[in-house]
Amino acid sequence: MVDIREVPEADIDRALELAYLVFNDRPEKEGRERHHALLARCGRIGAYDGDTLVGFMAAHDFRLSVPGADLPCPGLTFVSVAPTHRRRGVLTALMAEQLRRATAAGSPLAALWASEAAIYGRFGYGGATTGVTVQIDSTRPLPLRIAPDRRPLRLIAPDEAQGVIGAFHEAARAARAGRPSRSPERWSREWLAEQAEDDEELSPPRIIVLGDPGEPIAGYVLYRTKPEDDSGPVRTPGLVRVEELEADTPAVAAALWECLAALDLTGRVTAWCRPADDPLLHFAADRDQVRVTAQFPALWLRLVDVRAALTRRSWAAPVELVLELTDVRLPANAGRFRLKAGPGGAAYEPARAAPDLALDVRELAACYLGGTRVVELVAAGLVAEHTPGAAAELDAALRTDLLPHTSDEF
Ligand SMILES: CC(=O)SCCNC(=O)CCNC(=O)[C@H](O)C(C)(C)COP(=O)(O)OP(=O)(O)OC[C@H]1O[C@@H](n2cnc3c(N)ncnc32)[C@H](O)[C@@H]1OP(=O)(O)O
Repeated sequence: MVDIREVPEADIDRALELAYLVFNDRPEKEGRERHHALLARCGRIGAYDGDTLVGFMAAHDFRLSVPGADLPCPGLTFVSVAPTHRRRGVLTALMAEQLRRATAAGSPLAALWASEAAIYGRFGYGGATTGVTVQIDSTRPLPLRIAPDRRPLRLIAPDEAQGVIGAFHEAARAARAGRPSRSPERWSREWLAEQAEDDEELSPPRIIVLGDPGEPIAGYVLYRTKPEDDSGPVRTPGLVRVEELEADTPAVAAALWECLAALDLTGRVTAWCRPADDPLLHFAADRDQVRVTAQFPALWLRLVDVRAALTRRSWAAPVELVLELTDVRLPANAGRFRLKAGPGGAAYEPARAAPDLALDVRELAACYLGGTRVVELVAAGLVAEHTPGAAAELDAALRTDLLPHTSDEF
């Protein structure tokens, strides 16, 4: 029988050993120190078999941008169960404790990035944002259907970058739902770290901003490069890996993409997680040159307190519906509720009337940020529509101008 309890700071190294074991990882000293410092700042839950740590989960103290608000949202990470204790309910017990803590702390949401998409639905998590991988063949110029912004481009040193792009990133976070807050530590230890965590061949981060001197910037790109490899039988051209690109206008985005595609001694640009509505996919003149090579659920979201989550976001259109909600992990969310929402605010109260829609909390989580349409889940047989048109009505109210998106993997 395992005991679920707080992992004291003195056990962080044991938690890391367990994580490296299950993730088949062996970081260098610097990486270990970075992980140690990260876990010291996180909430930590352990599963102990006697004195042995056999399960672990950490939670960042994040806020998440949702339509019209920024809500507390623990970000789960380092979820690890020892190979000797698999499939005996250890993760299930850690998740129950995490949900208990999030409820006690008044966090309406919780979020994570999944190592495998099959794991977290059973705990009420739904894929709430979509990422697409974009590959540009940059062995030739990038033709565009719009005129790029011709204001100057400027390189920024990584140690100055947070001061220059931090506020821009924060504004972009508010404009698109689904983005976790980024602490100064995460900026410096992850996004602006000299060494990319997943690939030691990549260059330090390069940051290019666009804007007139003395004026606020109008956009930025953060990227890393890898030199061409001609050691094998097939020459691999130099790579530009885009970590983040944010722009005020399509013309600014066009200038930044054009600049990336024109970097000397490189022949491919890869952006591993862009929004599905990235303007590049429309203004690129040759979509054979700019390809979407993958699409995946990125941020998984849990509505911990459904009422708080629904009443604290903004709504695009009026809606009044009775929802029949199931939630086996958090029964306080289950039951029949009337949602009455609109641009003026929202109410969500217990109801007796027949339901218009019946769904599980994981489906509501998938739709909450406006990234998945309820009508699609009706078509997939996952949501029951008892009143014709109810799903479309809820979609119109949940809708956001920009699709929710984040590439902030944690
Ligand atoms: C947010 C993050 O950190 S993502 C990282 C997740 N961690 C990893 O991938 C590291 C390697 N894997 C592990 O450490 C473990 O196998 C874990 C954490 C994925 C699962 O831990 P376990 O203690 O074995 O899970 P537990 O026994 O509670 O299983 C709960 C249910 O999930 C299912 N499940 C567990 N892992 C998986 C999986 N990888 N794929 C599909 N289903 C799974 C179980 O079959 C079980 O199903 P049931 O409720 O129908 O019986």
